[in-house]
Amino acid sequence: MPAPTVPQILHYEPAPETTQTLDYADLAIIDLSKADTVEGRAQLAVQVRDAMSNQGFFYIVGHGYSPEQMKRMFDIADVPFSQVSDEEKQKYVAPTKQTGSYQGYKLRQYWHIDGGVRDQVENYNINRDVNKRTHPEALRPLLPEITQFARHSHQNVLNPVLRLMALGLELPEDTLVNLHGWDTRSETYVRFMKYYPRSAEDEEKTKNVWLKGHTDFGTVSILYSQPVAALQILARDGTWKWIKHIENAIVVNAGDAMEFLSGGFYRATIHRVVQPPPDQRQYTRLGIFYFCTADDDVRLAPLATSPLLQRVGFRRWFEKDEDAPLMVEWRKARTSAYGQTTLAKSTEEDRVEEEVINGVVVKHYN
Ligand SMILES: O=C(O)CCC(=O)C(=O)O
Ligand SMILES: [Fe+2]
Repeated sequence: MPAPTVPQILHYEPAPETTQTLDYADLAIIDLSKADTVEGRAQLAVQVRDAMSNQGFFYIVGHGYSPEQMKRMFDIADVPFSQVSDEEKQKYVAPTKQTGSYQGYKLRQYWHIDGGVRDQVENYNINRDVNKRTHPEALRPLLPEITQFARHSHQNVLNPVLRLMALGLELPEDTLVNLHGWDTRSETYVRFMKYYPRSAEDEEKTKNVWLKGHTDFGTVSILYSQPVAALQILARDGTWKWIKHIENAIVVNAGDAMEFLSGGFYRATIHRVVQPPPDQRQYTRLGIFYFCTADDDVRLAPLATSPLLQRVGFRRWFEKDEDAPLMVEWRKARTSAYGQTTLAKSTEEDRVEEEVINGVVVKHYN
């Protein structure tokens, strides 16, 4: 039998790596190829626990996708942006504000960044069940590969990370995996994201911030590393540190839902996107993500049976567990508000703006 062929598409050539020395965050590198044995998982669980309760970000290597497979995925990721006409894009815009669902395009200029400036980033979001919606024509022949990639992200990256995080809380290792089904209802999805260079005027008005400091609202965010430096995390000492590109690695961080479930133990670290260093400024920045939420019906109350949390103590955002929001409520409220609401200046912190969602104060950082 001849080898199965994949559809031919244009190659996306990413920017070369920056030659500039940046103030990088020093993050742990977790080798998932060691997660196959009980002892390996026990070791990695300690590393993940330290990383998640300190920086809140870490790298993954050894996830089982080759550099060639990742290159092909980046070529696929560019298709919804470069191979679909503006007119066709309009037909697939996500009904975000009306429904709180994020599936489809977010076109440029939808979010308000600062000082009247709107964003220059296009997203195309695809639920892991690619048949939930229809897609632009150019993407249709690529859906089998996108499904395969979503499955890989779920089974070979998300689930192993969730097992390590459960072990870190001294819970049965499938505790968090059981809240993140593949066939269940949730908005765990693949995102392709393309940032375009901005005008000097927009850069000035926003002080070079492309996406304001924020926490992600789901449980785990999986970000396939790409060469354009722009992502920064807010370190404990209050300074912004750059995330360094590692070829074929993945950057992982926790979101609000994980912070709620872990009673504040696994931190939803604030991060932002800024203008790249001068030698990368004329390039577009193409990203691939797997954004994960718990199943829609999961109540975001602390996993209080964790022996670790019982020892070290934990935070409750809601006095009674039944008052904590369901995952579906939290994600819809955060998604429809993002970049659309008028934020109030924080009364306590100068560079912070706030909004209240489901009774919880959500902060945005400048
Ligand atoms: O583009 C990036 O590197 C990060 C984007 C991000 O933080 C987000 O979309 O939530
Ligand atoms: Fe984010």
